[in-house]
Amino acid sequence: MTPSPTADVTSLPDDPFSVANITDPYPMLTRLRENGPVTWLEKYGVYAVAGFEEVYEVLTDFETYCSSGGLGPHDIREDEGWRPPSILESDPPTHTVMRRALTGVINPSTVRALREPFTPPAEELADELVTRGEFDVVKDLAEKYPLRVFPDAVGIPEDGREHLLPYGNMVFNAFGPKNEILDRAFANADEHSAAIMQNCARENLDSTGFGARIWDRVHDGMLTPEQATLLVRALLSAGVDTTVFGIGNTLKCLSQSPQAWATLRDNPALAKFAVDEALRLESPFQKFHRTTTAAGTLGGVDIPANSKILLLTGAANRDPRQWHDNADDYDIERRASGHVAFGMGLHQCVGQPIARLEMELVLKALATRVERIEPAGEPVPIVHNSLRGFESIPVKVVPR
Ligand SMILES: O=C(O)c1ccc(-c2ccccn2)cc1
Repeated sequence: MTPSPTADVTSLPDDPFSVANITDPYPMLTRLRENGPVTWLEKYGVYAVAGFEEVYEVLTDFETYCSSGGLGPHDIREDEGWRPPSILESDPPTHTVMRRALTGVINPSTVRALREPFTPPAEELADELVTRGEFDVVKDLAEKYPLRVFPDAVGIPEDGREHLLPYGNMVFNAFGPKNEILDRAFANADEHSAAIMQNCARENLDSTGFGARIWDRVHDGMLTPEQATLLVRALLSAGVDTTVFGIGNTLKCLSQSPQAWATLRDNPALAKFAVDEALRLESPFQKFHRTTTAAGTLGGVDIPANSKILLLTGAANRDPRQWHDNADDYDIERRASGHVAFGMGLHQCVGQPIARLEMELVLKALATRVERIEPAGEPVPIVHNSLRGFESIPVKVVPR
């Protein structure tokens, strides 16, 4: 049970998991950042951290702020979680061998080989959408492209792929409190979980994919079959929703900034910078928790052991003390690398090179075909406990 706050921490009534604050998070995040390094949230019994410096400190000090308590507000060690803990909910030494196995399979050199198979689907989708002239970035592109390329890269069967997005929705909503949002995500939990776990079995994985490469580590004794199963599950949990939101959020920012699109169109090599600035400004992975392993202080505030820390990465990535010149503006010229949209430290996103490749290819396929892109209606935010993204982003494009 999370201990009550020490005297010197201030409280705010803000609820980061309310529909209003999920729909429009940034005013609340600014209040939390300006309130001080740590804010006690009475409703959830957690210490909210919104400044870049403090979020960075928590992410890089995995001994004081551990992951084995789970990424939600409730300590998963107190009772059976909804599924066996994964690499994400582990600390060294358990974490070490799984991370080593995963980075042996997914790394910049193995991902370079994906550029060739990942390119045609991006170009085909771009051709189709530019011809249409008006489309929904989310439904017609962001949700389609990752599902065209990523499941094949993992090597799962064709059938059952309709469970990937709903399963990812469960995984990421489970990083928030038990609320209506989470209950909706878990409506058909057993069906989605069974389908996903079926695809983690060695016999169902294509011999050329990342899944089979993970199982190779069982044959050489590095991993147990249970660890291999959960690592394939990790790829299927993490590899779709986040890139769907990454693609959607990037195009949302670009569609709202004609100058940025013109700059990218005239120099598609800037795709990486356009992506990093969008991930900074509209971080798909907005918030999650760590658990303190000992009493300590953060930003001068005393925090008891076994406390849940709510990391607001979406707020940290807009901290004016870290991002000068209008941190809330989309500026493709800003060198935004160093943001915490992919996490930082021990658990920094293993899938980062894959996600970056997907977003780069989609942007380049559009930048070489589209003269102008503009909104064709208001983007509709998704109501989600931990991810920032949109149900729909209607746009109009003019071909080059
Ligand atoms: O091991 C798992 O199941 C798992 C691993 C990683 C994630 C994740 C979280 C945030 C951003 C990207 N990936 C989710 C689940």
